[in-house]
Amino acid sequence: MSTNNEPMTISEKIFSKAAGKTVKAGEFVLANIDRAMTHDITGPLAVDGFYEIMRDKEEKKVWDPSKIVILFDHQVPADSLNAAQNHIMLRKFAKEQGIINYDVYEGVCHQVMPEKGHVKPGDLVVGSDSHTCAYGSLGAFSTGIGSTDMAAVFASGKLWFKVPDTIRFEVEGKLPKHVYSKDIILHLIGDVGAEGARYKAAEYAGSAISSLPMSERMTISNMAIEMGGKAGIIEADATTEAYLKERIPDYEFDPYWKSDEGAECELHKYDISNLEPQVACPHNVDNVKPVTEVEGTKVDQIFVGSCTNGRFEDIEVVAKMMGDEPVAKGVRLLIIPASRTEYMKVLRAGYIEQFMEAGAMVESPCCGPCMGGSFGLLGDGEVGLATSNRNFKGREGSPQSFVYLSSPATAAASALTGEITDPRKI
Ligand SMILES: CC(C)[C@@](O)(CC(=O)O)C(=O)O
Ligand code: SF4
Repeated sequence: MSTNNEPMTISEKIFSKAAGKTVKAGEFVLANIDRAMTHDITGPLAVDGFYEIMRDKEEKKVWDPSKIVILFDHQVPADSLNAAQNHIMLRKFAKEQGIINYDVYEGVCHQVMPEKGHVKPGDLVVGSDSHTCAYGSLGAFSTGIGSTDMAAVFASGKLWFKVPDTIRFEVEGKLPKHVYSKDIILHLIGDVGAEGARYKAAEYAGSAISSLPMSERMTISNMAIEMGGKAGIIEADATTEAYLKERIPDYEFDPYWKSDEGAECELHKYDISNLEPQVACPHNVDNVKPVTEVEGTKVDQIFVGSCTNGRFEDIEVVAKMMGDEPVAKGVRLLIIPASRTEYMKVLRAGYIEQFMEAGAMVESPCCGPCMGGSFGLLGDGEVGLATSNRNFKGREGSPQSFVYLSSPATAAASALTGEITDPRKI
């Protein structure tokens, strides 16, 4: 509750802490940042901007190196001379400043940040990547910012915000077999549209959300930006506490970090008890259809991975659905665990051997084909099915290619048949 006893949203509470005074949605604040993240694509510009800001200063030091994390994940191992140069520059900056730096082998930023314990409920986190909203799965207000804003954060540890309104999705019901959290978030995005939550803090709540394991929650928060959301918050509970106790020594759960009863929000209610597997169709993430409307579409390449669905649990769904069946003739199946930690779990479970026997390709942790800037690209006229979060024209390669988005289960079923397939039929 605020000082005048008005109910507050979790976003208003987090920004009140960060601003050092009670603030409400709609107010502009200069907020103290708890954690800042940058990576190999957007980091170099942020570093250049930082030195520009500091050009007249004797001491060119970041505000607090212990609160900044630099990762290499979009173009790893360096896939061009430019990427190699960027990595050299960022390694040098991190070393000089004493900043935490996960190098080319650790994995995708939005998997590594939570798994290494760099985020907790009530934090205000910024990352120079639009999917930084993913850490809302841990009850933080976490959002993507530009490289120049990141330069300002490096220099001052502060950033201005307009405290966002809240759009709350209350999702009830039990997920049917072969239907996952990716199907929930695709359904919500299809319902409200890619602009539906524009500049709002999305909250995801209800029995269908609270019953999800952390890996499935991360998928939902990761895609808040795909409905225009400034954040994608799932309030911390026992699941969050268990996840964080393994990663943050002396972590203590604080029930304060949730929206008060009656806090102002735009409310949307759903029951997903009869939800079908969903597919986002070219060329927009909100062009969502039930899989039954697109099944039979021939696919050339299937990508299982990314910060959206590249965790061990996602890859295990694929392994269990495929069993010892081969990848369909003429189809490329590319599997990329989202981090070294997740890769090791997949390896120890024996799934790498299973996938190699099936004729799939397994790569070291990275973004891979997700943003079409590295490897595994689609050529003219090719159709890709991916477990990632974006399918804009040309996203995974040729502007003449087509990208569909789905859950790992739909991806696995389609890898077996060579066409988009309803996982409930396997
Ligand atoms: C940096 C970019 C490639 C990104 O990772 C995130 C972004 O748009 O900021 C993406 O998935 O599009
Ligand atoms: S995996 Fe894809 S969505 Fe996630 S950070 Fe990398 S490029 Fe962006």
